Amino acid sequence: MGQRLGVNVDHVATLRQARRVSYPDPVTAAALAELAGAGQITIHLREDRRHIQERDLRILRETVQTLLNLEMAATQDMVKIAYEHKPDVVTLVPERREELTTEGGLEVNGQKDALAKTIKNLKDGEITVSLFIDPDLDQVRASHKVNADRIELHTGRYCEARNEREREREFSRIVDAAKAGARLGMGVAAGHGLNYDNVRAIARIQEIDELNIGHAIVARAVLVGFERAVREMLELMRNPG
Ligand SMILES: CC(=O)[C@@H](O)[C@H](O)COP(=O)(O)O
Ligand SMILES: NCC(=O)COP(=O)(O)O
Repeated sequence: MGQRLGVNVDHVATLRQARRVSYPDPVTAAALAELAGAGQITIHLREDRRHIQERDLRILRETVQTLLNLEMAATQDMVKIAYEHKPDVVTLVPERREELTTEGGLEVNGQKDALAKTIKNLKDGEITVSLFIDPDLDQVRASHKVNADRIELHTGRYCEARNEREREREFSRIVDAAKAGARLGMGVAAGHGLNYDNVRAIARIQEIDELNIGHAIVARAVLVGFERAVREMLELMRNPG
């Protein structure tokens, strides 16, 4: 089986929240994404609820047919919510209220004891735990030390590279981190900022078994429809050249 596509439906909810109405519904988008071949639905329940609401999580838990991946901060409040709704996967991500979007990866190295407790708590609840980290070997090793099941490599710097040299450097970091994570027996995902132009190189990395992509798919879906936007992304992942 090839790489799983996790479709992040946060920004369908961004459009809904712009007018505080009931549409477009990320639950509908998730169903369309799965019909188009997505292997996972990803949502980020932020502390400031700028887009995804707990209502979305509750209903998606009932309707998602593939895997439900809840991105969340590593706080006790969020652990309680995860226990209540039992997503298949929790991805722990850093959060700063004033950030436009996720900026860096989780600082695992600097908070190993606290993270190890949170991860154990979630795993005791039969929830798979992934850590959203920068493609940094120290962070990969620290993720293994705190018993994470998976890591998700932050591809933001690769996606935002200002020139080819910078892009190649960031790409090499991702390759090295993916290999290190796989060698340590962790599942390796990647995400943030991936789009129809930059995804193929990442999709060619054998050690990466999952890509989580949201903003670019939702942006294209506004123009061509959700199912087509997902199918076009899957086509690029399955034929990365
Ligand atoms: C962790 C990550 O890179 C994204 O999945 C995250 O959801 C970005 O935050 P927004 O969706 O709020 O942009
Ligand atoms: N973890 C990355 C994700 O879920 C989607 O990020 P983006 O494609 O919206 O930047």
